[in-house]
Amino acid sequence: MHTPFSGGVKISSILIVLNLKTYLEGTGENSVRIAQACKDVADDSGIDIAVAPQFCDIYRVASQVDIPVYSQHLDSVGAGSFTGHAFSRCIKDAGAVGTLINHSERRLTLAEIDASVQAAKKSGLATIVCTNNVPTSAAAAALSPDYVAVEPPELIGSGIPVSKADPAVVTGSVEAILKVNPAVKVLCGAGISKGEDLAAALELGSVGVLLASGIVKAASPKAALEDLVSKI
Ligand SMILES: O=C[C@H](O)COP(=O)(O)O
Repeated sequence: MHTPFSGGVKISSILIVLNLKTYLEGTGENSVRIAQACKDVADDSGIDIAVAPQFCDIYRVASQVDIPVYSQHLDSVGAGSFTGHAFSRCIKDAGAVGTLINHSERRLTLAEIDASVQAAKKSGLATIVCTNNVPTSAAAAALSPDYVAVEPPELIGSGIPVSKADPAVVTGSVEAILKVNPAVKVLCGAGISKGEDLAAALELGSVGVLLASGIVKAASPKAALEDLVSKI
């Protein structure tokens, strides 16, 4: 199941990235608990599952659970006179192996996305650039991240899977990215929660999914994760 490393970071044939957003209030132990559920399901299924907690929980999760941890955002600043930024070297030192960039809930300019991809690469972090449609997917691919994750914003948190509601944005992104930079892998997200959603996402040409609410807000995140991988 596992394929070789890219820039020091393992790139799997199928990847599930669980974004915890700010759903878990109060205690980092909740992030650890969900990360452990991801780890258990990854071990049982053989599918790589990564988790993207809040910045302040990266160290706690990475040091307590043997799972790939992604940052939810990263700024392109280097060491210096910058305040309130997510510095790539500190994110890496905290234990992250990669980062989301330009999530729909944390948009950047194209120039900032480019600079963030470069900063992440320089620090040895895998990069997932989020996009909202086919043209932005093509633009993101030109910046050579490891992954582009296409997510129609209107479906995020809706419970309506992109693989059913807007399959063309996934197939269109796959096709456009292949033309621009075939080395870039495609994830899709928004409304994904069930095994049939992941299976459909793979059939559309993506190599995995970026998801959040369907797992994090489930009564049993572990049971929801087990269902997610059940059709593979
Ligand atoms: O980062 C995750 C995406 O925004 C999808 O969120 P969702 O699974 O809650 O729709």
